[in-house]
Amino acid sequence: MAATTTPATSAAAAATTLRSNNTLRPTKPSSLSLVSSSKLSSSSSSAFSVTLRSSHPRLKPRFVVLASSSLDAKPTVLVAEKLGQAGLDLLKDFANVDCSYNLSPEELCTKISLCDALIVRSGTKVTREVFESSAGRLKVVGRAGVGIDNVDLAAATEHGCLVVNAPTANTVAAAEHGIALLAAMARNVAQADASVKAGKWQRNKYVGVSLVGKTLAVMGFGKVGSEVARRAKGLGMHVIAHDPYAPADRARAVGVDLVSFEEALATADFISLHMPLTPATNKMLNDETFAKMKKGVRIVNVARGGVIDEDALVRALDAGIVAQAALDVFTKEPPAPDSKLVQHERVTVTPHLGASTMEAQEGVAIEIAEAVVGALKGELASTAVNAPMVPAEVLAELKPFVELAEKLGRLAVQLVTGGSGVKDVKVTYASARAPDDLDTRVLRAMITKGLIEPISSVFVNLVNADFTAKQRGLRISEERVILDGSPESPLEFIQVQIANVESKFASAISETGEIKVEGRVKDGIPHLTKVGSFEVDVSLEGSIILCRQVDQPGMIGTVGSILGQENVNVSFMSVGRIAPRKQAVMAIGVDDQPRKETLKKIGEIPAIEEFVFLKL
Ligand SMILES: NC(=O)C1=CN([C@@H]2O[C@H](COP(=O)(O)OP(=O)(O)OC[C@H]3O[C@@H](n4cnc5c(N)ncnc54)[C@H](O)[C@@H]3O)[C@@H](O)[C@H]2O)C=CC1
Ligand SMILES: O=C(O)C(=O)COP(=O)(O)O
Repeated sequence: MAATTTPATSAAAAATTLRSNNTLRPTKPSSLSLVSSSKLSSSSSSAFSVTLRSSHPRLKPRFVVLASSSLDAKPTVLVAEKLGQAGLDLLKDFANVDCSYNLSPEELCTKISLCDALIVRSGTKVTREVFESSAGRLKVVGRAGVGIDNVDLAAATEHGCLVVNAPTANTVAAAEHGIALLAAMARNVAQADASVKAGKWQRNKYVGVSLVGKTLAVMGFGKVGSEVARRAKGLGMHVIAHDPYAPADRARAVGVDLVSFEEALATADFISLHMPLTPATNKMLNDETFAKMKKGVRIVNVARGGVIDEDALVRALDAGIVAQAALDVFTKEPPAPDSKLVQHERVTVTPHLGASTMEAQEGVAIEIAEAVVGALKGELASTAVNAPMVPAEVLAELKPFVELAEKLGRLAVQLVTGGSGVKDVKVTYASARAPDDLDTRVLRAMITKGLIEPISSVFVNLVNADFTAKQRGLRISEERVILDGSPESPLEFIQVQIANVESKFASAISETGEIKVEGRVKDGIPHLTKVGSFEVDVSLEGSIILCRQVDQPGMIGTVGSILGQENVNVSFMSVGRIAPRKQAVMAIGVDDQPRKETLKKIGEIPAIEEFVFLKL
């Protein structure tokens, strides 16, 4: 008989620590914590593959589950740049709020290890060092605005730290500032103002150009760009837009033609920039592209300084290609006081004021405070930047399957013999729904969490699941099985298979040689329904004892009475067998962890061939 309990160094024991008095102390939160505060291990990386990843076409992704971890004390939120009072009030209702502005990078790194969340605007660089210095405590970075180019997203993701922004509250402010700069530039308002204040009266020098009838090219037809376009049309301009990702119908609805980059450059009298700063847009306007513009073009930038090669702009201004520029943003902020660009007579500048209206700042503060508090509470965040966004209604439907997914991962990995090295995992989702009608990202993240957490000190959440799997060389492939029948439920069953490993419970190995566990949701509760080739049915609550025995009368009673004598409450019991009087696998759900002696007694029952205790 091969009696198998889980030794102290094994998977099950990794999730709990046996104290001398035999009570169990959880070493990790047992909840579905999708945002965590762990420091990642630095194991070597290897390939990660997802052979099938379905998206959800019905609904635009908007929400993401974050965390349900319970925080022992009030969390601390560091507000590193000025934030509207309404936002601060919201934060203070939930957290200790530390408003420390103008921190040096070193001061930020020192403070961050004491903070659960950080709120910044565009003036703070949230670098990899910041995440490293947080030593795993930082759970959320809130960007009180749109552009997240000042946050190292890769580092945030690697550290399981969620990044949220406030993408809507300053849209109108930025668009209005773009229009303000456009008009001010065309009529030399800033230069004329300075001249009058200097005691001059230069009416001939400051003759401007009209906007009406001129062609404005809006580069980046997103939220701000489309608001600028709408307003410019109201001024009688002919508006075209370039945006490789914007839907043509959105442009048509505003009465704007989407054109190629080349056409925009060649035909525009005015160019207004509204794309994010990305590797693709970095220095998008440069010597080469200035050369393709209409002579005398006028440029407005309220997006990001980095989208223009600033030295090239000075050259284009001096060469007369660009007649004027109006800039709210700069590659380096603040720019050097003697910057040729800033000092240029035909350049109008503002100190990154696009979002700076009373209304926008109040709105942004509320938007970001709600997102950060929500994330810390483990609620849905509508503005996650580095985690999959899944619609709330989809998540609600998937909730029991999310739990099932994590538990199947936990069970499967605990069945592996220590030292086998888990590398190849195949997940099968069986559903009567159309192949694209299932968003598996959350499920995959939770299976990954289940697979990794019991055997390591790493906390896995929705933010860092794929990264952590890749880092650990865990290849998770996904497969869809399309079933006939009613597609009412999103899923019929989930199957997790681990290949190329040995099992401490030989019956868990399927005919094809993998450890296999399969589960379903019944009445909203996850159930284990298959182990290896054996059909079982046990609800996935508490813990599970799996026994393989010779199918004979009295087995349920014998095991049940041993557990009863030891005061271990049995929640569920089921037996799956190959054939009558042959081998059977009994799955027993228990509320409490039996003592070692109790497990030993079960193992000593003559008909029992092997057994394993698994902690959920
Ligand atoms: N000056 C300020 O204070 C403010 C600046 N901003 C900046 O304005 C920019 C736009 O913000 P939103 O409209 O809210 O963002 P958004 O995400 O709604 O729009 C950006 C648009 O740029 C497009 N785009 C991406 N790559 C492109 C490319 N290579 N060429 C052309 N278009 C491209 C995208 O498809 C998208 O439609 C951001 O950089 C943001 O940081 C936003 C608010 C205030
Ligand atoms: O929202 C944005 O992208 C902005 O550029 C606004 O920046 P700010 O919050 O004013 O520093």
